[in-house]
Amino acid sequence: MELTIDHVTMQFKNKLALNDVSCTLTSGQLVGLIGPNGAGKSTLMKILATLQHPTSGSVRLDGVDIRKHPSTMKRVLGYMPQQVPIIPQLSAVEYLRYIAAIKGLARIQANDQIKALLVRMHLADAASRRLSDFSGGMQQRVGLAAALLGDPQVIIVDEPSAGLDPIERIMMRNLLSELAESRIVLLSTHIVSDIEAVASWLLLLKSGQLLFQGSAPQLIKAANGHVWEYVLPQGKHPQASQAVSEMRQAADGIHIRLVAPNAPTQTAVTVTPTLEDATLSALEGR
Ligand SMILES: Nc1ncnc2c1ncn2[C@@H]1O[C@H](COP(=O)(O)OP(=O)(O)OP(=O)(O)O)[C@@H](O)[C@H]1O
Repeated sequence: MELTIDHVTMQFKNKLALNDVSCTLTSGQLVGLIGPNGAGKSTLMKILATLQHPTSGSVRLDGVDIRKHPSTMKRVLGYMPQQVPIIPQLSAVEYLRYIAAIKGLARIQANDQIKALLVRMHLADAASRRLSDFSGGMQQRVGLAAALLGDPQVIIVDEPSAGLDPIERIMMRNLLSELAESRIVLLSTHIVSDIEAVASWLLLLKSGQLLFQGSAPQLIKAANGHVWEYVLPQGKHPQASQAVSEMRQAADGIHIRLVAPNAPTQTAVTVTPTLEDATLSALEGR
């Protein structure tokens, strides 16, 4: 499958949420959509999920315009919004049956899938408990199970690791990585380390603009020579305007790591960029 985002712009009253965004996603890719708060990630995802229409531009799934033919997308879509719309008085299994019915799954098929997904999400023991008693991370996992009902071929998940503990986050990203082997998986986050290990393709948004699309090594390569480390004597602080990616207290002073086009001090040495440094470098234009 191929999902083509073609010159998509989204203008809310006085806010340009997406500015002429174009890219193509294909099956077999886990695409990480990264960017700071307000970058336009959720807006782009809602447009792909046919919940919002762009002001201009189009989105095509295998050549079919999803605005003109939303059912083309809805038939194959698993979408998990940032706020999972749970129904607190239902148990996990009741909720998933309800979502399966909305998706038009046959009862036997639905029951089999629900059972497997609850095991996969480490929720089998909590299947009969009311969602109102679930922790944030458990509700998030129910939301992902709901999105995956019907075996969707296009999986769009908005900040899936919000509220998850470290073990759950690893479980979630391993699952999405596995699903991406034969599907389109788009996952948004502002936590770069969440996708570093799994994303084969990155989209970097800032203020509605697609600053970068490519692989993690390409983004890292672009930051080569722009990441510095130096030691500040105790009691001194880096300037607020500097793009500092790390500060670590040590016996000899504060170890500063920052992105900048040129050496910030005479003692600074260049170091190999991480994906987090490279993202900061692209976002700050340094
Ligand atoms: N319905 C709306 N009406 C007006 N402005 C909106 C609407 N939806 C989003 N925006 C604005 O568009 C911009 C992009 O918002 P969006 O929610 O897409 O960002 P995001 O990257 O998902 O942010 P976050 O990481 O905080 O969820 C923001 O400035 C937001 O306030």
